[in-house]
Amino acid sequence: MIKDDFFTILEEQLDKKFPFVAYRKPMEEGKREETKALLQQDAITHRVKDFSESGFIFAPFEEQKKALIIPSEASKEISTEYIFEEDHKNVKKEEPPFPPNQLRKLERVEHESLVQKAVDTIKKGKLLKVVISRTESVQTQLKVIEIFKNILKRYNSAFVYLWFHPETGIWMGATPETLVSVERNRFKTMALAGTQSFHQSVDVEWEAKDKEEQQIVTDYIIDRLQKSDFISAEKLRVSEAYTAKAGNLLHLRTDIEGNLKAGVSGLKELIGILHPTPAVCGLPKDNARNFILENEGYDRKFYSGFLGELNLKKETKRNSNRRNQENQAYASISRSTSLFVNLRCMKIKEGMAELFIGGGVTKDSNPSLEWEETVNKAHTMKSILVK
Ligand SMILES: C=C(O[C@H]1C=CC=C(C(=O)O)[C@@H]1O)C(=O)O
Repeated sequence: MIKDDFFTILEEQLDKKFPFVAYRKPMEEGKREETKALLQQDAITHRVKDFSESGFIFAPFEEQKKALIIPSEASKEISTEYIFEEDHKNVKKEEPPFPPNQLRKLERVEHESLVQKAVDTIKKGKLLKVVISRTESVQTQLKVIEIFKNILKRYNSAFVYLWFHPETGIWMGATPETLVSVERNRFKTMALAGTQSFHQSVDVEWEAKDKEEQQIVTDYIIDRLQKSDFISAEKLRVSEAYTAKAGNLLHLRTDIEGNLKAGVSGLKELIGILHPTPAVCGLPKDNARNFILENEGYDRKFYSGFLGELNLKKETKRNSNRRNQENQAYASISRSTSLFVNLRCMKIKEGMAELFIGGGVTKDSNPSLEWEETVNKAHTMKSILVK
């Protein structure tokens, strides 16, 4: 489909107030990915019951029963190729005309004191790590579709999306974190931690505390997976930790892959183990989640929830030289799932964008550096809100 038509259809869908999602998967190693959209043909609300459904899901941080789905069978699919701008020199380097961050004095004091409370709790031995987040509201002159085009142009290695549902309003984001992807009986996930700014190169040094934190996250995920009884006895395949780019930021990442036992769906169980990840919640998971719910002082809603394709039909054609109609018989249909953690996201309403930003706190965290990190992340996100 021609890209102008694609975006016009999204605008029409938004006017009709029918649920839809437009998204592009991360473009790994020069691989091109199409931008797809799933357009629900009415305004009915569908919820996920047991993860056996097929469609695109949008789940909050808390209360899985509130997870929404745009079911494949109630929607139309369209796609286009929207080019990522390799060299977007036009991106404004200076802070856009939003209130300068120095004015956010009260937010700063509040955020730093919460980080300090988290550090104190960690030192008492109740937690190893907890992710503390906040919101920031900024104005934007751009229309929703223009903001989405900016995201598509500037983030090639992220999962980028625009979601609308009458129950949630408009959400948009560019996330670097996979929750889990499953194809046939094979699943992939990742351990993500540590943040630094990107300056020309991904060849950077990491501080010992970042490496240590990321290793703890990797070990935790491996341990939880190995203890589960729906994973095949073969060993998990675990990569070295490496630096991954996400917009103007860098993170430390380890890829983890394994197989599900034959005949087991395993998806619900995998999600139960992995969500919320240590990158958005902390360790041990339940203590960290309780600390967040008791202290953060706002509702995260869909920030640090998860979203993506659930059990979508995928047709794989077998390699065959036969050129007759029988070839069709060699096409096999499988189901594939690609879920991402809803990070670096915003909720948009009437010219205002509410940004959601957080960072991992450990025993060595410095409250003022943690504040700076959220300012840095917010700054990267704001760059898509201006022309
Ligand atoms: C929680 C966020 O980032 C997570 C993902 C990668 C690195 C993180 C960090 O360095 O703290 C965070 O855990 C966020 O951006 O809102």
